[in-house]
Amino acid sequence: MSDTNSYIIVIKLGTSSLVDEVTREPRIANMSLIVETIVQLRRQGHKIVLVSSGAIAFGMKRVGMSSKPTKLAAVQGLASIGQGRLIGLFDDLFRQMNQTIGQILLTRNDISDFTQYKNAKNTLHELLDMGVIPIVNENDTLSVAEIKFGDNDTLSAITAGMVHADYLFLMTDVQCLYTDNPRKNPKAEPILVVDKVDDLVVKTDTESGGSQVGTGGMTTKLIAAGLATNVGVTTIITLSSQPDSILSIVANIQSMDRSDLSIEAQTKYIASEIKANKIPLHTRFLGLPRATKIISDKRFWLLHGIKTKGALYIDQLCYEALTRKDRAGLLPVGVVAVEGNFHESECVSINVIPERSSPLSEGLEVGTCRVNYSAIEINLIKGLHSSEIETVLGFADSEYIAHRDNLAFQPTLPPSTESLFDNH
Ligand SMILES: Nc1ncnc2c1ncn2[C@@H]1O[C@H](COP(=O)(O)OP(=O)(O)O)[C@@H](O)[C@H]1O
Ligand SMILES: N[C@@H](CCC(=O)OP(=O)(O)O)C(=O)O
Repeated sequence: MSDTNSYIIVIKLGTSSLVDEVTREPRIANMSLIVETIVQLRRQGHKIVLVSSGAIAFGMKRVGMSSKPTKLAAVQGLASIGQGRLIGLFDDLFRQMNQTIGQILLTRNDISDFTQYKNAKNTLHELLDMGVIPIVNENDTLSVAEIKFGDNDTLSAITAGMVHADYLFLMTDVQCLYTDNPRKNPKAEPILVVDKVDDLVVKTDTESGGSQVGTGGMTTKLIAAGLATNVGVTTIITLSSQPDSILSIVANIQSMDRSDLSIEAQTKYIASEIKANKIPLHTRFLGLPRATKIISDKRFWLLHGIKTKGALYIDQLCYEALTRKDRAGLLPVGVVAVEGNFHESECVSINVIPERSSPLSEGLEVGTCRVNYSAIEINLIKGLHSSEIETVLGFADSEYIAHRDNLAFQPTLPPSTESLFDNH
């Protein structure tokens, strides 16, 4: 988290903001405007991380390909051609304004270990402290399904969590989130303020994705907004062709005192500011209040840095023991069921069912843990006391399935004293 008047801002640019959807030519005027805005924000004392898509589209243009190939190696090759050209163009533009940039290409593999995650975080902070603009993209040339973030909306939200950003701007080719895809439904209504992403009822048109050149459409932006707001990062969807809107939106958010305003009152106020042309149309996803939003790096990494390889089911009583103040580690006796085929040291989701006899379909996913035993081993020892582990497995590396330091729960869950199932 940053000082009072200096913010850490992550700006995500989608492919549709960087290349023309029809000609696939770089949108140089748009990129120049974004560069100018970023330099202006830097000069105001803010720290900016740019998460930029575009490598594959730039590669396609270079080799004269009109549609994205289906063969993975071909996509990887195109990303290798395009990433150099993309970063080269950014460097040319930023250099005009005497601004240094740094390139960071990531796969999930690069942060699969907590020490590596902290290294990535330290590098980002070091670059920011040096006054550099880090430009992040997925390392598409090397990434395959198992180690992919998959889309840059998610990557930008993870980056925002990693650097403890204040704001995440998802800059795209529509002005905001609508009740339906505005390309298909002209009656779609803008949504100005979102308090809880999980409660949203909108159509995001997953089947046809979004623009011709983007990945994931609005669906991945909502996933990213949920992830970022859960760790306190206020997230904004707005039009990339008006990048200077970042300045007015940040100023507007700061001028509002949220504490005593209802969502309705905030929406009314924002609508009036938009109508008066003080700020452009955008969607604002509110971050959790300051008191609840700060989670440790380890917890964020467990929850969002690594892919889960399976699932453990526990009952409500075990969940209470794991989440109370002097919380315990997860013992074999608490585990009701195991799903997936994972190894020791891998991460799995934690799901709570009301009672041990409840069907697994009633399970609510509440967090992630890093396990000390494989799926096969946990299946053998689930429901047993730790003293029985050695007899059953022939060894007992730990009395816990997961040590408490390797357990992480979503920050939005009710306190452990309240039932998770009251509202379900
Ligand atoms: N409910 C919705 N509100 C706004 N846009 C939507 C919605 N559902 C789908 N979309 C589509 O999402 C697109 C933006 O996503 P995408 O093309 O992946 O952009 P980017 O390349 O910026 O990531 C829009 O052009 C729009 O057609
Ligand atoms: N990493 C890929 C972009 C992936 C992606 O999420 O694209 P987009 O939906 O345009 O932000 C690339 O550089 O081409």
